[in-house]
Amino acid sequence: MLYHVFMDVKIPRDLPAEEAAEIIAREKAYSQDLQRSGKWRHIWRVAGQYANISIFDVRDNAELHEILSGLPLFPFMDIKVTPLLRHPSAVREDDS
Ligand SMILES: O=C(O)CC1=CCC(=O)O1
Repeated sequence: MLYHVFMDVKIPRDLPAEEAAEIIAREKAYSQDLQRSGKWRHIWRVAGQYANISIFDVRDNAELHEILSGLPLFPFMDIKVTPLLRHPSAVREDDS
């Protein structure tokens, strides 16, 4: 199943810079592993915001929840999930 996921990052201002940098480095490694596996298909920065829009291709809601709740930045993000399905007018075969 495909999911559109909006992640809005809100790191507290009083989090020590070294701790924040360590969490961000772990987040990058975690996300790049999932991108290489094909489960995290796309990640885009939202211009002008500390936020991203991502597309996940996972088995079901439970797998998506497991992935998102394992994000090192999970405690510091607001996340909105939109499940996607193939549009009946889509012409591209890879739009599913
Ligand atoms: O910077 C972000 O948008 C948060 C994030 C998610 C995966 C990643 O590497 O950074």
